[in-house]
Amino acid sequence: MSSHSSTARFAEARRVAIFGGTHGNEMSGVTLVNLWMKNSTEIRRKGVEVKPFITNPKAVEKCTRYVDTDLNRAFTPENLSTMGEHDLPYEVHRAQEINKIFGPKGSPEAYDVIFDLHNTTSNMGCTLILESSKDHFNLQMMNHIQKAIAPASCLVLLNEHPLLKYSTSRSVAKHPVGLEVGPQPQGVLRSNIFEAMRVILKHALDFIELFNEGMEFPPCTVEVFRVSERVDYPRDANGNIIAMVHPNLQDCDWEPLNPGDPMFQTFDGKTIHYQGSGTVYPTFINEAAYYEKQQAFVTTRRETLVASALRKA
Ligand SMILES: CC(=O)N[C@@H](CC(=O)O)C(=O)O
Ligand SMILES: [Zn+2]
Repeated sequence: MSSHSSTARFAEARRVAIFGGTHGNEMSGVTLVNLWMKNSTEIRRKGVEVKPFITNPKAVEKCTRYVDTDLNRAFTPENLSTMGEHDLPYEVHRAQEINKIFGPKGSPEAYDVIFDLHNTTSNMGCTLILESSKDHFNLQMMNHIQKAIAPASCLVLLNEHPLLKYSTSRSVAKHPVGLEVGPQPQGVLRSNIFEAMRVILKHALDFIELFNEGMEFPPCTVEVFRVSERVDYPRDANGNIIAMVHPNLQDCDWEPLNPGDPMFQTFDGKTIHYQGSGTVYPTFINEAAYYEKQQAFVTTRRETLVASALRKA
């Protein structure tokens, strides 16, 4: 094996989309995208087409996460290839339309970058979500954003778990980037969360412009939190929840959780402790949308990835 570092080369990123309303009750993305569809001055960059797009207009209209099924789980090969336009769930049909406009997923014609804007009820702060540890373009983008917003911070959640990874709207692009900012209740706009999201996007678009202009990005390291396990609420035999997130864990996204630490509190006041084998970093703690997904939080492990030097081809 050769050990010399090489430069990753990608074509210019000419087509970029910003998705809002993949979940119709996550108001920062919905509001920003609607704003930018009216006036795109802020998202315009030299040599790039930046398209703001509401992905689930029916869910936005109803201010609900989805109408028939979760759009951010719908971009499976089966869904994208199935026929029978009329009896399909709304979001499956919509996924096919989105795949036609911004994809096809996995093809050379697909959009270069899709930013998908989400809010969480969890106390996660600014989080960028990646789906691959091998996408050096995205890793360099993470590094650029983190340096640009310092001393504010923005963590990177990496979901390439074989079972817990899902088929997102942004996965249609060559370089998918999720942006998750919280805490913000569903259907609510908070100015701090809105502005934080806006700033991240500004730096992300700046990165693309610099890359297209031919800037060379030296090798760097990126700290990521890799999705490890899903943890459900304790339940009775009928599937009813019998405990809440423990007060010591509530709002403590990204803080270390060690074996023996309090994790849940039953309705009669008993503490349930974390039984894992080592330190994990929980996130999406008590996310409202995840009750239906039987998930109280997800555990992650910290890891440092190396991004190779990057320059346009
Ligand atoms: C709270 C929420 O909707 N989170 C997103 C995370 C992501 O975009 O990967 C989701 O579950 O689809
Ligand atoms: Zn969402």
